[in-house]
Amino acid sequence: MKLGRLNHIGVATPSIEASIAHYRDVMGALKIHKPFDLEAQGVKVCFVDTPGEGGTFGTQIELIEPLGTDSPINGFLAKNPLGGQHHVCFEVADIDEARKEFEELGKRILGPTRLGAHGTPIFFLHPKDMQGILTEIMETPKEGSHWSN
Ligand SMILES: CC[C@H](C(=O)O)C(=O)SCCNC(=O)CCNC(=O)[C@H](O)C(C)(C)COP(=O)(O)OP(=O)(O)OC[C@H]1O[C@@H](n2cnc3c(N)ncnc32)[C@H](O)[C@@H]1OP(=O)(O)O
Ligand SMILES: [Co+2]
Repeated sequence: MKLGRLNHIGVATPSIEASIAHYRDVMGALKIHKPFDLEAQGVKVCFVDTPGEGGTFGTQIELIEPLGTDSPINGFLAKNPLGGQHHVCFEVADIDEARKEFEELGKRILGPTRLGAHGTPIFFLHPKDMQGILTEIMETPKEGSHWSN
């Protein structure tokens, strides 16, 4: 396994609108993308860009609000009504290879590999097997991947 870029930090929120106001007015975020629904994943999503060195592209805050009664983040928000840090997402070169490696390590993988909010394949690893952190693994976008839409 080769740990790749920290693609985003997932932050659960009861209200993406209120969180957008926070990142815009309190945190001075320069680029907040348009929210969009990701029905297949049971969340509404909004990306907030954070700058890297010298103003380059850093990483993103991924705001997620429950979509529907069976959203996977309903349980988290029931325990954390204000919302909070929900998961981290690291990039890997090849999602299928990564999945196999984590399986061989005996880490519980939550559900199938599927297309995430960036339109690239992702899967999740159970927090109890990952030092208490719900960990999302995402394939670095590449041309012509067999996963492309
Ligand atoms: C994919 C689209 C987008 C993207 O980036 O592309 C996203 O990231 S969408 C993000 C939302 N989707 C998911 O989170 C899918 C994976 N998550 C799950 O399958 C569940 O949330 C799960 C299994 C992690 C937790 O399920 P639930 O909330 O029902 O709680 P449990 O009682 O089953 O939890 C068991 C145990 O884990 C602790 N827990 C739960 N959530 C987290 C968390 N986010 N971080 C750390 N620990 C977590 C929970 O407290 C329980 O521990 P216990 O000691 O037993 O209380
Ligand atoms: Co995510």
